[in-house]
Amino acid sequence: MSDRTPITRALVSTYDKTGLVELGQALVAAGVEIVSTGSTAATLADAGLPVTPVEDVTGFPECLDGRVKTLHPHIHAGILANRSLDAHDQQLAELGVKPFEMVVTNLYPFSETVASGAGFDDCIEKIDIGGPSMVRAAAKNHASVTVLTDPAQYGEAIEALQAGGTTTAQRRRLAAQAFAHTAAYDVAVADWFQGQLEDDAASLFGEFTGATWTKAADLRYGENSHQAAALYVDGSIGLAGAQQLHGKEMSYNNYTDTDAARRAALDFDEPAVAIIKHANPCGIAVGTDIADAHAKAHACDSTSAFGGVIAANREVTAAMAEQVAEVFTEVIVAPSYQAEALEILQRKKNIRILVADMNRAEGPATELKPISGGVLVQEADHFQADGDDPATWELLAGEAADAETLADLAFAWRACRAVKSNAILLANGGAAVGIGMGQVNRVDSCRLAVERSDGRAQGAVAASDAFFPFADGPQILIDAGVRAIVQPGGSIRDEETIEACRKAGVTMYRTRTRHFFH
Ligand SMILES: NC(=O)c1ncn([C@@H]2O[C@H](COP(=O)(O)O)[C@@H](O)[C@H]2O)c1NC=O
Repeated sequence: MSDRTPITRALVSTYDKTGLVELGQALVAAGVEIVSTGSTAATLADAGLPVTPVEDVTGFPECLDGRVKTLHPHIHAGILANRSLDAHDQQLAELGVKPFEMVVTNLYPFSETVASGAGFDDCIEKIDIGGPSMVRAAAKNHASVTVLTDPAQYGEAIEALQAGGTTTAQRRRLAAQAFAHTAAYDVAVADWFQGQLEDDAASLFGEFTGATWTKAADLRYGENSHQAAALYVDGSIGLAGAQQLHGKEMSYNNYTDTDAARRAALDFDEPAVAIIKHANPCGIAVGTDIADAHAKAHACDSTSAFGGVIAANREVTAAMAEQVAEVFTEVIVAPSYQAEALEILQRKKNIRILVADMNRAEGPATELKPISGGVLVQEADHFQADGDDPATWELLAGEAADAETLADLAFAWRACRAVKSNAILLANGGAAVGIGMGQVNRVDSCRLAVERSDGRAQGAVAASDAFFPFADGPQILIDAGVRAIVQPGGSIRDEETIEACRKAGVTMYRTRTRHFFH
C-alpha cells in the first residue's frame, strides 16, 4: 500500500517568487486547488493558472498594508485540523472550512533588510507574522500537511505530486526544515531587536544573544578519530564559506589550523604568510611579495613546516607555488591563485587548496567560547590605535629604535598575537626566527624561543604577548643577543625588567595593550 498522502488543496504565499510558476503548473496538473495571497496569486494568474484569492476563503480583505492576509481561522483551521480525528473533520464541515494538504511559504527577507542598512521602521515592517504562523501550523500538522519553505524544495515536491502525493518521512523532514527555518528567522529578529534597545550596554551584550547555523558538511571525524564532527555555517563569509579547489576533504583539525593561519595572515597589510601547526605558527613573515614572505616564513622552522597549513594574504603566485610544492603541506588558503600557481599546486595530490575571503575588515564583532553550562562572549580582539601603533609606544630602556629595528618590533608585536599564550616571538627582517608558544610560564617561552631560533636570536628583536612578571625571561633574551624587546608592561616588577634591559643597553618599549590568545 502506498504511504503517499494525496494533495488536493494548497495554500501558496511566497515572498521569493523563484520557481513559483513551475510549482503552480505542477499543482494544477495534479488537480490541486491553489489558494493564494496578493502578489503570489497575481504571479500565478498572470501565468494563466487558476487561483482562489485568499480573501474568497476568509471573506475578509487583506488589510493594514499586508499585515493581515492569512491570519484567519478559515486558513489556520484548514491547516491545523488533525485529519485522523473524525471530530476534527466533523468540525471543519460544521464550520464550512476546507482543509489544506500543502502550504508553500517563504518569509519576508528580514535579515537581508537589516543587512541593507534599512532603518528601524523598515526592518520592523519586514518581520513576517502571517508566514511563520502558517509554516509552524503546517509543520506541526505534518501528519497531513506538506510544508515547503524554500524554492530549492520545489523539485522534490513536483516529483511527489506526479507520484500521487508526499510520504510521511518526506513530510517529517520538510517539517523539521520548516521549524529550523522559523527558529533561525526568530533568532535573527530577537538578536537584531536586542541591539536596537537604547541602553548602550545592550548593543553588544544584551539580555539575549543568538545565532543559528546550517549544516554544510559531515566531517570524517573530529579532533580524534573516535569523535564524530560536522561543519555548520552561518551564511557569512570567512573560512566556513571557503571554496575548495583541490585535495581531500577538509578535516576538523584542518579547519581549526586553517582558521588560525588565516587570522595570522590577515593581521598584516604587507604581503604576509603564516604557516600553522596545531594552531600555533611555526613560521610567519612579511615580504616584498608573497613568494618572498613564504620563503621567509618557511625558513623560520623548516622542520615543523612539514605537514603545515599555509595562509597567504595575497594571490598565490607561481613562484610561491613552486616553493610550497617542495614541502608536504596539508592546506593552503589564499584570496586567489595565479592559473600557473594552481597548476603547480594541483600536481600534489594531497594538498587541500582553498579560496577564502581574506578581507581583514570583515569578521564578527564578538566571539563565542562555549564552557560547560554556558558560553562566554567577548568583543573580538582587534588591534588598538592607541597601543598597537608603534608611534604610541613608550620607551622604557635603551636607545630609541632606528627605523629598521622599529619595523621589526612592529612586525614581532603583530605576529606575536598569532601565538598561543604565553607567547614570545623573536623576529628579524620581517620574519619570525624563533617562537616560544603555549608555555605555562613566560620564562620557559623565552627559553623555547631562543632554543628554536637556533642561533638567530643574536641581533633579533623580541615581542611578548603580555608583561614579564620577573626579569628572568628578558634576561634569557638579552643573554641570547636580542637587541630590542616590546611588551605590554604593567607588572609590579616592571622596574626589575627595565633595569635588566638598561644594564645590557637593550631597547625596551611598552605598548600598554596586551594580546593573550588561548
Ligand atoms: N500577515 C499575514 O497574514 C501574512 N500572510 C502571509 N504573509 C507573507 O506574505 C508574503 C506573500 O505575500 P504576497 O503574496 O502578497 O507577495 C509571504 O512572504 C508570506 O509569508 C503575511 N505577511 C506578513 O506577516
